[in-house]
Amino acid sequence: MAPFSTISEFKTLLANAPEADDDATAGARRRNAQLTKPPGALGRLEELAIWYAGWRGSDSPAIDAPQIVVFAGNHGVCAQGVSAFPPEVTVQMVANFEHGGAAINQLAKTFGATMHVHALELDRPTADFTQSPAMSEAEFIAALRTGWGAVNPAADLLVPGEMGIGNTTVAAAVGAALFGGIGADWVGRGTGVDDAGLANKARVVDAGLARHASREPLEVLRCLGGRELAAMAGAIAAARAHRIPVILDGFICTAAAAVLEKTRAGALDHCVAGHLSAEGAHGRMLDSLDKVPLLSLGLCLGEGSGGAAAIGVLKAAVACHSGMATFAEAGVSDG
Ligand SMILES: O=C(O)c1ccc[n+]([C@@H]2O[C@H](COP(=O)([O-])O)[C@@H](O)[C@H]2O)c1
Ligand SMILES: Cc1cc2nc[nH]c2cc1C
Repeated sequence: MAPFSTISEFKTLLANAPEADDDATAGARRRNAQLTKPPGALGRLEELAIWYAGWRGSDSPAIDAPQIVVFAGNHGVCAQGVSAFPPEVTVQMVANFEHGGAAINQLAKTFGATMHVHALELDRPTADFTQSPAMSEAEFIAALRTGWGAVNPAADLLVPGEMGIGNTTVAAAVGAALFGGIGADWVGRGTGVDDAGLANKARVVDAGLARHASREPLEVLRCLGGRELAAMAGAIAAARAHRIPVILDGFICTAAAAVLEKTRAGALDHCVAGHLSAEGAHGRMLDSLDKVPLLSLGLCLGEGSGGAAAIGVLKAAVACHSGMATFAEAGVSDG
């Protein structure tokens, strides 16, 4: 399914990834200037619609087939006591997703998106990154390939989500390795650890940073990341290959995405940040990626929930852009 079976082939795909269609972008910009509103009156919705139009290659696109994919993984680093919840919650929540009982199921329904969950070897957690690399190269490639293969080429919007007890520690380690700083700069409360838990998370991240010297981004993801992060990275790369725009979710999703941007500048040009997570370091990570979140609702759930909530904003932008009358069509005098 996935057109790569080595890291170097994956890097080649990133290097050769398609760009937005300049003609469609220019056409959408011209159309936007003719719509029945004062110039700029739809604010950021206007830029969003033009961005979306460029990636879809149409000056008046529609969003008819949004896809949400939730990847679930378990983490050896949970042995270090980094979460307020036990690791078995990951598989329990996968069952909840499959039965339609989670927040993301309701958001998918609300915004007319399909939702699938991919559980990634939950009974075989990654290795504890304070002791050894989280994944072997084969495990890492398998997770990247699962993510790539999960994307429906016929989708017109992708929201990657995740579920994985312990993965805020993992994302903090990836963030620190990619962007610099120490554990304390990148850890947050996750599912609700107390002050001692927060200090422990910082210590665990520092131990991971000390053990794994490589700062090569894909090596950072293999050694300090997790299967669901690798799968999200694979899915975001696949979306780019299919010219499917992506709405990023919170801290963990953004950490996975950041690996791609650090591997190849511009790799996230087809992505918009759905929201600002309550996880403290998310804002800094988004700033480093030059991404301004669409929403800021204090969410720290994961599952793709913040990205899914932002589907409504993007749908609104595209509906206005493609559905509004022009001044000429409506017989309204322009300024
Ligand atoms: O997306 C976020 O920004 C986010 C922030 C805090 C927690 N989470 C979710 O909570 C879980 C990880 O929290 P923790 O405390 O176990 O590291 C994982 O399943 C994530 O989906 C997600
Ligand atoms: C209950 C629960 C639901 C979640 N969804 C995403 N991460 C989660 C973590 C917990 C603990």
